[in-house]
Amino acid sequence: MSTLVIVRHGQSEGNERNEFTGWKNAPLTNKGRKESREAGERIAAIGISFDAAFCSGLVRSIDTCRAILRETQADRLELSQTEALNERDYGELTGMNKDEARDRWGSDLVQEWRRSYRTRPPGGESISDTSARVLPFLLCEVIPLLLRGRMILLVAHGNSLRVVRQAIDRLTTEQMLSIETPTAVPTIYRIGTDLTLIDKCVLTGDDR
Ligand SMILES: O=C(O)[C@H](O)COP(=O)(O)O
Repeated sequence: MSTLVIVRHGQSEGNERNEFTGWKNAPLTNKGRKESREAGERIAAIGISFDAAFCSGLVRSIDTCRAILRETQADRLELSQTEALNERDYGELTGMNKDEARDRWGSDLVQEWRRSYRTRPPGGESISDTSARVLPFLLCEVIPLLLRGRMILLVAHGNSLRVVRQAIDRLTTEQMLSIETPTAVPTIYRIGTDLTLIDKCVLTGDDR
């Protein structure tokens, strides 16, 4: 049996300002750093010790991953950073306040850009584009470790994790588009070496 722990990064300055963050390299806020540490504490409390750790190339993901590895006594583990796990690129919306975007283009069009599968925001990626880079990464880098019974940490972003969760939870596209992953709340998947999902639990803190 293998273990895959997926975590969305802790709160970033972009999240705090309700901005489209995408590929903007927004750092964690103090709250984001605290909830990342607490996520690591909860993972450590159930005795998980990681064999591999993956994160995106964005600092909010890297720093969340490092905080979790510190709390689980795995801070010497080499981080595998990959742009394949980066948040979807929001193009011209990057850095724009979401309410301002709704005022400018209308709520319906902004929602279409945020939560449709194939529609791209101006100059950005669709969720389908994001899937086209996340899935090959999962197949080439993560699945081989799951087949060998490893304990894996994967820290990424709200939209790139949609693709990961669709693959692991076998979600339809509609289900995948509807999930919202809170910041720094670990989901623990126990997976058989035949890749069947054995069980899943979400480590929410008492106050979340
Ligand atoms: O990149 C961002 O702004 C967020 O992480 C995801 O934003 P969304 O939930 O509006 O897609």
